[in-house]
Amino acid sequence: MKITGIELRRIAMPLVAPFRTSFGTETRRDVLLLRVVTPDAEGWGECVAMSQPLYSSEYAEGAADVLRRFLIPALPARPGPYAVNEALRPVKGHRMAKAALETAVLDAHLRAAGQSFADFLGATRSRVAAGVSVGIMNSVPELLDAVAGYLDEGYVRIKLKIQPGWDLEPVRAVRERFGPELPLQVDANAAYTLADAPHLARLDEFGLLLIEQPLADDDMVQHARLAASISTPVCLDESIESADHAAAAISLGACSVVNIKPGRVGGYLEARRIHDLCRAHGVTVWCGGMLETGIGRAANVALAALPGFTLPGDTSGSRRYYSTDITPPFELEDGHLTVPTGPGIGVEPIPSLLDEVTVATEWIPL
Ligand SMILES: CC(=O)N[C@@H](Cc1ccc2ccccc2c1)C(=O)O
Ligand SMILES: [Mg+2]
Repeated sequence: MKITGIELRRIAMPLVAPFRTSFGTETRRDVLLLRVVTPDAEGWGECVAMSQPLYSSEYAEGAADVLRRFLIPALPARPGPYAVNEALRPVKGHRMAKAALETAVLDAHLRAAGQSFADFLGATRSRVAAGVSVGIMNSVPELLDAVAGYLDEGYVRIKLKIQPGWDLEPVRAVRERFGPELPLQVDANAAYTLADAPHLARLDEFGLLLIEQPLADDDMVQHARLAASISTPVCLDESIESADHAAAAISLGACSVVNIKPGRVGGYLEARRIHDLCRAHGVTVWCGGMLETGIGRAANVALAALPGFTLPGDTSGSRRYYSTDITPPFELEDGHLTVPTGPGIGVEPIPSLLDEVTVATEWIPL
């Protein structure tokens, strides 16, 4: 499939409410979208990098630059879906940029072939359970109101962002208000150190599903030490950037759960490799989120329908983040999102809505 050219598009999406984590507060999502144009079909890919390198080292402008200078020029003229990763291998890192390019090429290929992402990846379900990530709030009452609202919407799992000074009290309050049965987990985004182990062990009384990335974003050894000293299962997010990382984490005992984010690991093919590896080792996986628009959300929902994704993911409805998504919105139905069945990712941006949020476009002919 010959690529005619690739469009880099920057869009700015206001968030319905500020989203606060241990690394900062976001009020708007600056997204880099890729559109791969071929004679047979167009494919879309969403780069999940934030506008600033706060979650990981990548950021949207940097991703656009590495795509423009190195990744797009490295593509063969007629790249098959499995050829992209190989062609980009000489470039070190930049996994979110690589993921966006691989996904857009894959989407074009699948649309031309009339095959859905879900079918291509090996999904076994037609809908996936939706969890929700709840930010750090100004007060416990405000947090409880937000959690009540999400439960009213039907979310089947609550994840609370935590950091030193906002951890035991909010978790205890949620447990006391919503009961011991509520599927509940926490995400520290690397806010703690091993010295906090005794403090983190105090979360054990709350019966959490997991504690996500409590320690440094590039660590496995200290997470293994922590995992041996607390009973709450440790889940890694930022630390796992490839199947090799997942294998190392499992062999070190650094985690018993993995949050799989296709953008973080370089694409959906690597994400499936991590799923397969974890499944072989009895390690639970779930699909994480990076506040994707409907473009990235569609592909994530297809991935989350693979058999090893046995915990609800951060595959929330569009309205969790955006009042108006650039695609037809993903809406919760009985706490689940329906897996798109159309060719490719199965959704397209609505041109008028896309234009409204577009900040810049750049056409790169091949
Ligand atoms: C849903 C969730 O908690 N996602 C990330 C953190 C995160 C938080 C805020 C973000 C803002 C802009 C772009 C990406 C972002 C990712 C996580 O699991 O660690
Ligand atoms: Mg996380």
